Amino acid sequence: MQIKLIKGHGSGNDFLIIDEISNGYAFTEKERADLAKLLCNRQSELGADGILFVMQSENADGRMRVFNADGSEASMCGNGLRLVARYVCEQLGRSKAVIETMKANLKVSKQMELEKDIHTYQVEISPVLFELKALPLNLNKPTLYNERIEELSEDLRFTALAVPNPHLIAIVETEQLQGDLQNQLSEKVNGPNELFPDGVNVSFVKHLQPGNIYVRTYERGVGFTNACGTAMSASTLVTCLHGLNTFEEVVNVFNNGGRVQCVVHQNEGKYTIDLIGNATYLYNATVNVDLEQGAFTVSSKMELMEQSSYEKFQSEAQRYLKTEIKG
Ligand SMILES: N[C@H](CCC[C@H](N)C(=O)O)C(=O)O
Repeated sequence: MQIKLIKGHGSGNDFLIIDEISNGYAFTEKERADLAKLLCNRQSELGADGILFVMQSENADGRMRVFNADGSEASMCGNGLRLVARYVCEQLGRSKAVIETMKANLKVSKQMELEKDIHTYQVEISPVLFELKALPLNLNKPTLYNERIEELSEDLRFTALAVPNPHLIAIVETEQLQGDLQNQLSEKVNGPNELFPDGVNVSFVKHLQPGNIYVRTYERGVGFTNACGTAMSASTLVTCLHGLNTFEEVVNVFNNGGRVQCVVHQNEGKYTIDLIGNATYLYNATVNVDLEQGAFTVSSKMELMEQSSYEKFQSEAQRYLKTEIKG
């Protein structure tokens, strides 16, 4: 089968965008999972953290389904939603839209560029759930807020929440960012385990200065990525709950792929988070896929000239990080 796609990234978290609406694709569930495993393979001519399928919606401007590189489907993807927001807004010729996701219809909008020539979008991250059954996390307590999980670590304290994909977040110091600690415990909770039967995205968060944090995430179904939008959003909320940042104010979230901004809103005990960041296209491509054989070829690939602007932006973020996180 021949498939047209766009390769893009949000803060270096890269995806293949496949528009099922305009191209008239009608993949089966198995085909979507198999396409993710095949086309996201970093040993192949493409490679990505996941695939974003853009589909028709009955009650929104479009629908996003996100499949991780291992073929698993996630309920939400913050960096990916910015790419889908750009795609749908440009298709409709509008600067705002509503995108249906697995658990909610979310508002998206084009924003003033973070830096020159960087397409910038804002997406809503919601719902935010703290009940452990929403992840799920099997512990005999209703929530986990800044507490130890002795099976994982003697001294780290974790907060668990779903936005609505599952996140386990620890606020750490620089020395805990060094070494293999995050990798070890992430592999444990994303393999066969009692605690997280569906796995979980694991983030280490370093508070840099008021209004500035650093987030590094091991993503369920992928591994370490440059950035995870839902994780950065959830981490910002956790730092607000800890009193390190302020609700309703912009927080700069630095990551290995650059920087995004998050604003946490709260009313009547409910939270929503605005995630603002780049939606950068890298190339258009057409691939010929043989899923039976588990093989594909790239029949055309056209580079889009946006990445150089983003790399300038990313290097500025990296320079700041180097001054804050030594070693
Ligand atoms: N790995 C995540 C899905 C992708 C989320 C991430 N890429 C983001 O930007 O939010 C999960 O399985 O829940």
